[in-house]
Amino acid sequence: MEQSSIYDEKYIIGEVERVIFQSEKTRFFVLKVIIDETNTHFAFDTIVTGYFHDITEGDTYRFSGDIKSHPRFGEQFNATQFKQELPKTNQGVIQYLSSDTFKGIGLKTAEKIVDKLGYNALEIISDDKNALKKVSGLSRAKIDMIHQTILENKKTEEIIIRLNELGFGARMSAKILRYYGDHTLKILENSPYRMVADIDGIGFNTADKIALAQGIEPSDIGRLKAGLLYIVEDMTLSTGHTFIGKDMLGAEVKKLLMYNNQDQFNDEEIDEVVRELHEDEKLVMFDEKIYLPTIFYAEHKSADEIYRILKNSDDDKFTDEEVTEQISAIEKNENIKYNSEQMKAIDLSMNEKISIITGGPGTGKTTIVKGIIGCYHELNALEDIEDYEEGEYPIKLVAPTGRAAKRLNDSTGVEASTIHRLIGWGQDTEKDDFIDAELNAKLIIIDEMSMVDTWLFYQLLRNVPSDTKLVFVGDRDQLPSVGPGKIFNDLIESDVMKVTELTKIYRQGEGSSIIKLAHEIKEEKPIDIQEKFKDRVFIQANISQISGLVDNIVTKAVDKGYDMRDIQVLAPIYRGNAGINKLNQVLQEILNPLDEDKREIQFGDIVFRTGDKVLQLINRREDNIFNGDSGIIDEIILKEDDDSTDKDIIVVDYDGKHISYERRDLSELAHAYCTSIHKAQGSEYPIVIMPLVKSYRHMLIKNIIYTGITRAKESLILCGDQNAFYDALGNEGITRNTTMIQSLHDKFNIARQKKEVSADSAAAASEETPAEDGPPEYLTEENLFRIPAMINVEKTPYDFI
Ligand SMILES: Nc1ncnc2c1ncn2[C@@H]1O[C@H](COP(=O)(O)OP(=O)(O)OP(=O)(O)O)[C@@H](O)[C@H]1O
Repeated sequence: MEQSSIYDEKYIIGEVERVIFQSEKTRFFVLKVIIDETNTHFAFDTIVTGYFHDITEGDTYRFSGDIKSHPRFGEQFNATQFKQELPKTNQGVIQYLSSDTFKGIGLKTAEKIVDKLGYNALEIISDDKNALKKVSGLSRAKIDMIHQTILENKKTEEIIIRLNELGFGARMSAKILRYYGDHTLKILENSPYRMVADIDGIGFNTADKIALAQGIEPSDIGRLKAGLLYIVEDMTLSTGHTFIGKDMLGAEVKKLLMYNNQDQFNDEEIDEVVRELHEDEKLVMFDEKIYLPTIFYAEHKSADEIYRILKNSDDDKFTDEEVTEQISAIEKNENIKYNSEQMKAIDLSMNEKISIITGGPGTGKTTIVKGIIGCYHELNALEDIEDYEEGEYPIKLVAPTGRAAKRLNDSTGVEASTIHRLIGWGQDTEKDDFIDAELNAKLIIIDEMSMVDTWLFYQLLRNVPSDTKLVFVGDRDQLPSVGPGKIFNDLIESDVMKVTELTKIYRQGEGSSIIKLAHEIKEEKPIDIQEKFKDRVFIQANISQISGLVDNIVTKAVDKGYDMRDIQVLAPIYRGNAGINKLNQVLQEILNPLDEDKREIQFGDIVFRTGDKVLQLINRREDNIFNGDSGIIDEIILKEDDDSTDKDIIVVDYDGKHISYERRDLSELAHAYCTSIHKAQGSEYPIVIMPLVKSYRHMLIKNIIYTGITRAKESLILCGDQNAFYDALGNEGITRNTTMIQSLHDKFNIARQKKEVSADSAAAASEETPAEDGPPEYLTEENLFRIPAMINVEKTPYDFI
């Protein structure tokens, strides 16, 4: 870590006359400072900018840093460090004591204090508060307050200096100090690993460096605890498993915490600490599996919720004749003849509390969703959709991404939203809130189910009213969700709810060889990828030729009138000559070349330009913009040539919704000319260009290729090494380890037993819940040290982190 000293730089000592700007969130300040002393050429006053945990107008500070030249405001002082400077003259001390720092002390009292104690008053009081007794008219409370304030300020300074010594920059120091306040030094010394959980931007490795630098032993148990938590979280997020086997965790933590090539912990110590973390509800250990509590909770509670919904009697049942009659009416209306699988899917959606429809591209999922809406609408004699107030229509359509929701909306004509939006995971929701929505829904159709992760699934289910029907729709062969779990496949395989698999392909009949290819991949049929079709082609190229080739293809497409919205390049990795970063640079020059009307802003290696197609990389719930959403840069406002702002701002247009980004938010954005296949899930494009080269190696996985090619609506251009393509088809990738199916089976076995026990009292059975019968077998003391109170107690999933 970079070490920096507070004394070896340019400095300015002066009184902050005015706080011109301050960001509550980042602690970035712009200050007008009247200079007392400096080793710069500034003479009377200047603007000082920087990240400070707190600044009080009227107080004097020592700022160190450097001079920078601002295009519009000229020279300013950019402070990287600061400390409060205690005044050294009578006048200075009077001013300080009567400033906002000392609440309730006016000019008169301040003068009296300095009269009695002199310009050294602050040091005198700091050493001995009784010195203030010499000043007439000061109450006990005021004496205590003045003394306390002086001590606190001194302490803050010490903390800042220590944080700087440990290599934290001004911005991070301000963040840490703001979070821990007076306890900062104690925490740094005794439990630096806490910072990993508490402070955004501090990872295990930083905390570990600090801990070791502070003299914490490499074999300290606190280090083991932090290492274990880090590995479980990191592996859950990076692999998508919902748990980690105990042995694997042990091996990984030993590797992580090795010091001087030596293991620091043995198996017994690791077991003991895992047990402790379990007791403390930081991790859950069950059956030799270790979980993040939120995931364990979400998996198990989801099974409870499914049970709740399924066991609730369905008042909304229709006879076979009613459903068949309705389906026939729709067939007539839509001029379509559903096949038997499709009929079954619609029928189950009408009469099952929860049903599942899975099918590859072109098998009629969207067609069926329309059929389900029509059928349910008519069978329930709903009013015309226009006659409902906003949000009152009892059929709700949702998808995990904004893009997928929009497609669903466009193809059905019924308003569709993201799941987040439906359950109110937006605006002010913090990531650890437990969402409670009152859903006014009788039928919820969830599309693109393969993208729903374990957390989102539980948050959705817990808000589904017991008398609501659910239809999960998706393609089980697509990539699993970005977040942990493989919910859609687990639901299908659990056998707990009815599933329809659509196998008949319709779009193929319309001449699409792309869909044919997708199904050949899925069914593991022999494929000649070199075979040419009017809508797809494979161009042989080596890795160094890829960017030139993509350049050629896209240039030609642009000449033919396609634009950046129509063409999507998909690649599995970021780095390298055929990686996403390189391809984005090439594509930006073709699809959005610089001209005099466009502005640019540089952020790291990336140049964002007006008109660029960009991708949002993290969820921005407050704006209803989510990871994977793409938009176009509508405007770039640079502070140096626009008087209306003191920040550089990028405005991105997401299908009509305009979102502003300041420079500090730009790490949330990337170019979207070329994206990863994961990010493209849930979207479709007229033209997809997909390079496939051996250097993608570990990402050459069957479901990645399958998901990538099924994004193409009109043309698919594969380029690269055909062996890379075939290798990928032979690689199923890592199957995610989850316990969702087991949770469902446990729950439903109990349900079955219960039915047997109370066979003669069906009504009574339906009132009971399995929990009242005692915990399932795996939740008994024998199998578990102690199940955290999470199983039957309403807590937020994040309470356990
Ligand atoms: N029973 C049917 N008879 C005739 N055409 C059908 C039938 N079912 C679906 N189709 C047609 O097949 C095409 C693909 O259907 P649809 O878009 O519903 O499939 P999908 O599974 O949603 O595809 P994707 O996942 O690619 O969006 C559409 O043109 C649709 O009209």
